[in-house]
Amino acid sequence: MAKLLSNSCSQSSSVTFSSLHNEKLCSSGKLKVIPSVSHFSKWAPKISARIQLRSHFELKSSNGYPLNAVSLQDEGSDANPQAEEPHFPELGEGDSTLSITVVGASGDLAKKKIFPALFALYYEDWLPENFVVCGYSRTKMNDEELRNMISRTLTCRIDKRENCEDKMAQFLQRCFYHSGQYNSEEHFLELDSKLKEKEGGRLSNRLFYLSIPPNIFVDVVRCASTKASSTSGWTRVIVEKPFGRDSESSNELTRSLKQYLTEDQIFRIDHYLGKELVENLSVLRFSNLVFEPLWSRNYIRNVQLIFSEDFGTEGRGGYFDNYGIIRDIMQNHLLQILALFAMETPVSLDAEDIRNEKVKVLRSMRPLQLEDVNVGQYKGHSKGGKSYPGYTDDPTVPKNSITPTFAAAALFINNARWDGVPFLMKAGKALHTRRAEIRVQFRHVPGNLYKRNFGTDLDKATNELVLRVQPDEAIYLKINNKVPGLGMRLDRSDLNLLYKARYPREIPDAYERLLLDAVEGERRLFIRSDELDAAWALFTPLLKELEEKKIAPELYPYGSRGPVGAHYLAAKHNVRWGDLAGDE
Ligand SMILES: NC(=O)C1=CN([C@@H]2O[C@H](COP(=O)(O)OP(=O)(O)OC[C@H]3O[C@@H](n4cnc5c(N)ncnc54)[C@H](OP(=O)(O)O)[C@@H]3O)[C@@H](O)[C@H]2O)C=CC1
Ligand SMILES: O=C1O[C@H](COP(=O)(O)O)[C@@H](O)[C@H](O)[C@H]1O
Repeated sequence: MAKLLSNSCSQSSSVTFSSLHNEKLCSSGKLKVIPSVSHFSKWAPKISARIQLRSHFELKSSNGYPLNAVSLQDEGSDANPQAEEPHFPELGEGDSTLSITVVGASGDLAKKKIFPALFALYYEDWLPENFVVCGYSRTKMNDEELRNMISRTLTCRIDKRENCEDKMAQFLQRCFYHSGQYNSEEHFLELDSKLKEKEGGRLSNRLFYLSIPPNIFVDVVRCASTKASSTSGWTRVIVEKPFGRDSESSNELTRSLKQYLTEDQIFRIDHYLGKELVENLSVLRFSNLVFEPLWSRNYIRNVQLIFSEDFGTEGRGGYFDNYGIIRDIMQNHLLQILALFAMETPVSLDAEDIRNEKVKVLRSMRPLQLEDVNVGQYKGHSKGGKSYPGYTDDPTVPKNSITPTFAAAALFINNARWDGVPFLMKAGKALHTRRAEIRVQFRHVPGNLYKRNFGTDLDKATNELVLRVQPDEAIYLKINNKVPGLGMRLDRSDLNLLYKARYPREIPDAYERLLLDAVEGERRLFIRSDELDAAWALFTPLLKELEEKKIAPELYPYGSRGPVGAHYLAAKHNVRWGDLAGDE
């Protein structure tokens, strides 16, 4: 029997609970033992009683389905933050503890992604039994105010609504807040004392998530590592992008971080690596005999990595203008997918084996040339009586900005497998649709017997494999097929694995997978410093040239399909964008 007590701040009586354990398969493939939900069954009534006082409001699952869950933020007169001390479970003798500190807790990413992901992990029993979450930022807040803030963005999965209210309340009890400056060792020392109090003298593991602007990364790492590291367990730091803005600044960041942390402690996050379909890319390739033999220049004509958003930089113009779409999306998210797509078979699924192969691919690539790039920027547009702002209409963006909000590029890998195959990337904001996908166009069938059934346009008969990362995750293969009937008419149809039909359950958010991996010390989906160097080496000369030559972006209307130049670029390499083919 394990013990569940109120925390040291409170005198409430203890309750006991059974310590049944579940076994779960981790994302790394390992089995792990997880405390059962029933641990909380005796604790829950107390929490339910607290939340009965609170009114209902509508929450949505991450699928957008409404949930009639209870919010702890909607408290009205019950909101006296000092009224009741939080109750933390007392930690079992000898147990280890996990403290997750979200630095920049008051910010957009923390609210939108990190706290909801932590709650989802808690809900699904992926977090260790003894954990606490601490928000840290400069904004003055107390624990209750942080909980109110967090509770606004917590959702339960549509298929897991049972005990949602209780679980939210239990999770929020584990969350507390410390306000401090990012460069103050004294404030981090205070944080350390608070964490120690919660950890109750047990072996402690500490995870810091830097959800802050990059100019304060190093200050925080210095203060956290010198004043708030764990003295008994591990300390890890998740660092958010941008990791510099070119090779030099990235090297400088790595050098500074490594003054305080070892490479093993640094978890550079690229949330696209946590997306379900990106994870599945290696499974598809290496566990199906039908794909891997085709995975080379012998059968693949081109590969397209496409990212588009149907909204602009609204609200993030200040950040975006200093980076642009090439740094924001291509140098990291799309290039990481490319590396996974094109790498050789790793020796094992071990993080270092996979990252070794990714680095090799990146280092085999030709640095980007100006003539292999097209850049664009969205302009204001009116449609159906509604007007959409141009990029430079954003008050935080200089009126004469030439920062690209769209880019298309052709990349090449100079190795035996991929020699001559164009890898086309396209990324843009304020386009006609939101999507992210990988498209693989295969070569024409040699001596195609059915050529005349397709007319002269052989491209229409090309097999194409599409991995739709979002929205509506799917893998489909365009094949040629006989239209049933007495004649001989062919058409192109899809072999379609639509996730929502095959796996009718909500897919975890990328941040859930990545946070869990960081907790488990699984580094496979995080970027190693040599990968980062190789990635910047490909893009830095191009970025410098674009900036030095002040290359003006081609304007495209908000909500359109992007600049025409992207088509010319593709045509130059004998490629047609698959997403604009009309039978997407
Ligand atoms: N938002 C998003 O969708 C994404 C964000 N990222 C990255 O994640 C990190 C956090 O992003 P986001 O939450 O949007 O960032 P925010 O701009 O919301 O900043 C987070 C917090 O940092 C503090 N802060 C902001 N500006 C400064 C400053 N100039 N000096 C000191 N502190 C400051 C604020 O907290 P306080 O004032 O309370 O201290 C703020 O709440 C960034 O590195 C960003 O590039 C990556 C992918 C997507
Ligand atoms: O890293 C970033 O990603 C988001 C897009 O992420 P998604 O998971 O919603 O597809 C993008 O909007 C942002 O500009 C960029 O910094």
